[in-house]
Amino acid sequence: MTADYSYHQGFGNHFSSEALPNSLPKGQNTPQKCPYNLYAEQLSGTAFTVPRTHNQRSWLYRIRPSVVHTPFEPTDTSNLLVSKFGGDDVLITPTQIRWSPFDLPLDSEKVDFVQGLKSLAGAGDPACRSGLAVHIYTANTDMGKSAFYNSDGDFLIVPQQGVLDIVTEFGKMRVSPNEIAVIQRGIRFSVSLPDVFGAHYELPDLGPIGANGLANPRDFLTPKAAFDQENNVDWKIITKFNGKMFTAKQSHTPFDVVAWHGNYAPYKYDLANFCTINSVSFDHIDPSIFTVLTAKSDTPGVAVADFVIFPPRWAVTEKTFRPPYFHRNCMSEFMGLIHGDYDGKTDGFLPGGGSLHSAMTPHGPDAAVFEGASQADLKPVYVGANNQAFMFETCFMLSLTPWGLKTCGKVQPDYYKAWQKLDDKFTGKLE
Ligand SMILES: O=C(O)Cc1cc(O)ccc1O
Ligand SMILES: [Fe+2]
Repeated sequence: MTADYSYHQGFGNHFSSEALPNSLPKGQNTPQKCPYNLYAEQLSGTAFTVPRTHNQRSWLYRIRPSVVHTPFEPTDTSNLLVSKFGGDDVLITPTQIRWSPFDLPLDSEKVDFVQGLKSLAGAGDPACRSGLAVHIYTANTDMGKSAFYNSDGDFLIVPQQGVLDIVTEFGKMRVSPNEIAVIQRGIRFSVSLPDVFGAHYELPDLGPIGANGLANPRDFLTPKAAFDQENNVDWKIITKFNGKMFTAKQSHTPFDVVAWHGNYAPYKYDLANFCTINSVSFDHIDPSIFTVLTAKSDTPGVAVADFVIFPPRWAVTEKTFRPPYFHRNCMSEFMGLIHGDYDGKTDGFLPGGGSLHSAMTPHGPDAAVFEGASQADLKPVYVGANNQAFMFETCFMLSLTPWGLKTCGKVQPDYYKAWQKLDDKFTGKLE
């Protein structure tokens, strides 16, 4: 595979990508013989018959079809990766939860991206194609001759520390903190160091905002075709399938796609390109204005997962309490901090940590933020040039894994104290 990274630009486009001249068949998908004697293989991201506007599939032209491997065997892994959230093995609490930064592996133990995946929370079941899961990854070594694909759903990866070099069947991507990557269901990839079930991420509608703004389509980057040729080399193909890990073996690289075309392909996006929109008069606008990507449910306007950021921006509203308001949301909110601060909290919410405010659970600014912002001189201020918090907002009620609530050891027992100093300031009187 070539050493450099090159990308196609655009969101949801039908790209054509060739690593060798004329390797993509002309005018048809399944010629009797493909150029260079490649094999044609279709990867479907949606059912064949979904409406054209939602249909996603790509055609891959590869040195061998991906079916050339030994039978899948269950993989003996830790039980820290969870995908079914209906049973007694997960924990349920409405309490506000905040996690201190998760531990990185020790230098003495080598942990790759797949070995380092641990589930924190989720809902539903990939078998029924409905739900989502939040996983934390921590890794300090590359995946070597192993490739992973998620049979259960799409991964939206948010690196917080360290660069990810991701080789995929479609080509390679380099993803740094403050960038995100989406690797859809079924696509094989390998991460060097450096899930939603049942839906794919798309750009949100813009409504009255108009034709431009928020994440602009041309800033999404999909790798250009690149391939390796390797025979008689042992490779492992690992998949998370219906919540369990399986491994198959093959004696050649899975990254042998010489050309591809279609609209089902991984991509990355630099959050610094987000065109932020907000009130320039008064009041705190709902955080849906900061939606980068949405994975829609079947109910219009309701997301399986909205991926939302809190980017650097000017705050200019007048006569307004500017930080996030107190609220109880019918949706669940999982948040993290990539770097900097978050304007809703003075301390305790740290890069590499997280928080969960479940459906209908009250939350909002901590007492110190409330005091400060209630007294603040409302000049225009720049909200943290270095700030980048993010949130997955979901209509599902999330359960927690035992690792997420207990064994990770990062849950802050005192989080509730953030609000205890919000005392009675009532200036009226009960007559
Ligand atoms: O709870 C949070 O911090 C996220 C959030 C931010 C905001 O500006 C408004 C609502 C909301 O849930
Ligand atoms: Fe919230």
